[in-house]
Amino acid sequence: MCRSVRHLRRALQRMASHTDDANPEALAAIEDAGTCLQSPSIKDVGGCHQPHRPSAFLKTTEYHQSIVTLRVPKNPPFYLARPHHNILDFTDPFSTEVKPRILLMGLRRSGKSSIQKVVFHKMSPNETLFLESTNKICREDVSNSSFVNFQIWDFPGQIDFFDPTFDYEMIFRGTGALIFVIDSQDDYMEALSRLHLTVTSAYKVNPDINFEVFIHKVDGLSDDHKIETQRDIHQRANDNLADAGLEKIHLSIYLTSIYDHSIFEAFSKVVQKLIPQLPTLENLLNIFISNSGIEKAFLFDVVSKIYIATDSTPVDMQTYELCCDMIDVVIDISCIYGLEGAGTPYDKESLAIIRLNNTTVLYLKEVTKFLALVCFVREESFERKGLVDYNFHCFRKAIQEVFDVRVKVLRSRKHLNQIRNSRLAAINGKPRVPA
Ligand SMILES: Nc1nc2c(ncn2[C@@H]2O[C@H](COP(=O)(O)OP(=O)(O)OP(=O)(O)O)[C@@H](O)[C@H]2O)c(=O)[nH]1
Repeated sequence: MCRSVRHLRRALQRMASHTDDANPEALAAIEDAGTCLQSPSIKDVGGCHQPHRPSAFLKTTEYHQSIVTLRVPKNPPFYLARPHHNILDFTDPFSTEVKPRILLMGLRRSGKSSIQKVVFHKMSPNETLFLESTNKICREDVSNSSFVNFQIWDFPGQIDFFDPTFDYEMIFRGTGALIFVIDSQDDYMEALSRLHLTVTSAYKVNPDINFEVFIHKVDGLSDDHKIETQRDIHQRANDNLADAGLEKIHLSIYLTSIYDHSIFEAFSKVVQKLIPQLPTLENLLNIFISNSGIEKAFLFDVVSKIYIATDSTPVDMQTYELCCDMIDVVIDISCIYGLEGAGTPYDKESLAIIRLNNTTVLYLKEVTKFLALVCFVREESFERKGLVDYNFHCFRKAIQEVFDVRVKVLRSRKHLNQIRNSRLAAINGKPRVPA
């Protein structure tokens, strides 16, 4: 067994420990998928099996002096299309499952609703100027796929933790991440004391919450000012925690703005921490890139442009932005040139190759109805496209296996709950007849 497969096995076991289930069948299947990945040294590249070999390229467009090759899909309506058979459908079959909660908190007009609207509703940043102030808690389900599956709660600016009608214990108990938004263009002293009160109250109820601080609206700051503000806020927030004897609380700090990709990148990191399968997905991506001569690979949620996993090489903002732009180009071109009334902009046929003029190739391929793999490949490595395609096929299969483990765990939990409930009903409802 090669080292990477052993890593994957270990990663899967880690994931299984999160889900209380080490499924030997799925483990074996993942191992198969891992060993299937071919190394670039294999000579038989031309004859390599290509499961989705493009047969008809319908559209060619110029982009950054490069060639975009798109397959325009032929299936009905857009993102909200119902699952097709033979497309991997990762929508959650168990609606009763408790979804992790992400809370958006912060002072009034700090930008909470704008963040939610821009990231999850595709609102253009300028339109947020007309958003009205939120005066009650707004809850929203984000269930794009099994991996991106949570609830967002947008809070009004000023919550009174001491108001008896505000049951903050109940709210914090089911929370996975608390995002506290600070307006960097405003005086942030009040925001800092509010942050402290919020974090300490939440920590007392649920010490497992991830505390995420968005230093927001940084588009209005110079680069030096951004760094200085970040350092100052981090220092003061940590000092306040240390004074309260709570230095063990970790605050993750991000510089964000809705006017660039920083808000998507920050949200990606927040969401990734809530995906128990993350180590497995990362290992799969590592195996995939190292066997295919790929420089960098991202697994994207196409609807929100959140990346749910990437390989272990560092992420730089420009690379991430290019990937987001590529997704937009693919969807836009499909919308404009797809056959009228007969095509979704994104489906299992979706595939795009963009050759940049710096000998880099961008490669996008559908993984599931909502997920896409976007890779950076050197031109010389991309000459072995058959190999990349074949390894992609193995990667896709392995993702399906990871998903299957999750489905099995949920199914068995649901079954156990049913048994437990019917036993309780039998005990409470029907009087026991003495033997
Ligand atoms: N410059 C800049 N302005 C932003 C940014 N994000 C939000 N805004 C603006 O900030 C203002 C307040 O945004 P909201 O989203 O309504 O703020 P909120 O925190 O939800 O406010 P409440 O509902 O009152 O708590 C709006 O005019 C937005 O256009 C950003 O990244 N940069």
